[in-house]
Amino acid sequence: DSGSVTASPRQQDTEYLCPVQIGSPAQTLPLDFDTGSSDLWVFSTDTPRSEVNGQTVYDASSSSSAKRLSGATWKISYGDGSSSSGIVYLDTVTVGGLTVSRQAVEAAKQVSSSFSRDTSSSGLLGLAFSSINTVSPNQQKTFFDNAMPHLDAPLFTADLKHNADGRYNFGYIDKSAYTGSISYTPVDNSQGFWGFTATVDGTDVTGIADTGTTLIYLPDSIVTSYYSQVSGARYDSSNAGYIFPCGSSMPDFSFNVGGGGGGGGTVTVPGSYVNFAPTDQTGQTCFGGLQSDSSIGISIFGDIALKAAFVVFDGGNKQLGWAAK
Ligand SMILES: Cc1c(C=O)c(-c2nnc3c4c(C[n+]5cc6c(C)n(C)c(C)c6c(Cl)n5)n(C)c(C)c4cnn23)c(C)n1C
Repeated sequence: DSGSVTASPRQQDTEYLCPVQIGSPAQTLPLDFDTGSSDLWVFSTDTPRSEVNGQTVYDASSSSSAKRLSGATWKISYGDGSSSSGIVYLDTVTVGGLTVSRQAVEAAKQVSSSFSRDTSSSGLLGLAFSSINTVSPNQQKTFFDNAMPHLDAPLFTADLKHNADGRYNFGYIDKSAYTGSISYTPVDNSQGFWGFTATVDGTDVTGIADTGTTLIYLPDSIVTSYYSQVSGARYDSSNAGYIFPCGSSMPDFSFNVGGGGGGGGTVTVPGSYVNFAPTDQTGQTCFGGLQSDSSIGISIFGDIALKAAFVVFDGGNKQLGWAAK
């Protein structure tokens, strides 16, 4: 089996949403595919009306294939402080033509305000490792874990784009989607994430490949030295990050993966991607797409980095592949 689904950017690439079919007859919900978490949760008819703000909701009662997973609950919180929780159904889930029957679909009974405000997203589809799924008392598998045994190859690829539709493919590598060769590097999934080590300016950086995080968060030393090249750039405590004049031309940001003998491959994030967004309506000052990881405790290669590459999430061989495009 295989699957292929479009990933559409929202709000200046802050997130990417994919249409997912749930239940019988199919209910299509736009979900944020997140390689940094492992719960598939949705706005539902169980979500209080006061917390639903235009989102499409899942109605288990109108799906003939839905079965309540009795006694199961879930509760999750994310790096930006957002959170959600609820109950669990098993139902049929289809992504880009790839179907998993009896997928745990986590229906929200509570969502925090940033989810209510995000009117275009009906929830998240976790693609990290099932070891960090939050369903209790019996942990549930991710869509990818359930699909893997049926896939032509035990992998999925992420091809996110700047201000344009990209694609997630499951079970195969589309050779027309990248240029040059794919450089592979081992994955450390001990924390449940797609952890890997890259080299930035000769310094090894261990972080995670996280499609659910908008920006790049790296060690202070690397971030400080990057912004030292931008006149007028400074750390601004009120914005809790590096800002600079919006007219600045930003240097490209490169990192190497799969260093080893063959020299590995270099991913180059265009400077224009690092000029993330204005901090206010005047458009004078802009917020950087590269920020420090010092308040996080882990380095994160988020969408700003991922959309500069074609990335292979290889669950069979526990490796990450990176290619230019
Ligand atoms: C340690 C960490 C993160 C780890 O992940 C993180 C982060 N970075 N983007 C996101 C997230 C997103 C992506 N996301 C970010 C957005 C921002 C910055 N803005 C202004 C909007 C409107 C956003 C939307 Cl709609 N979507 N989503 C949907 C969720 C649930 C996120 C959770 N955390 N998160 C932050 C800000 N930090 C400090």
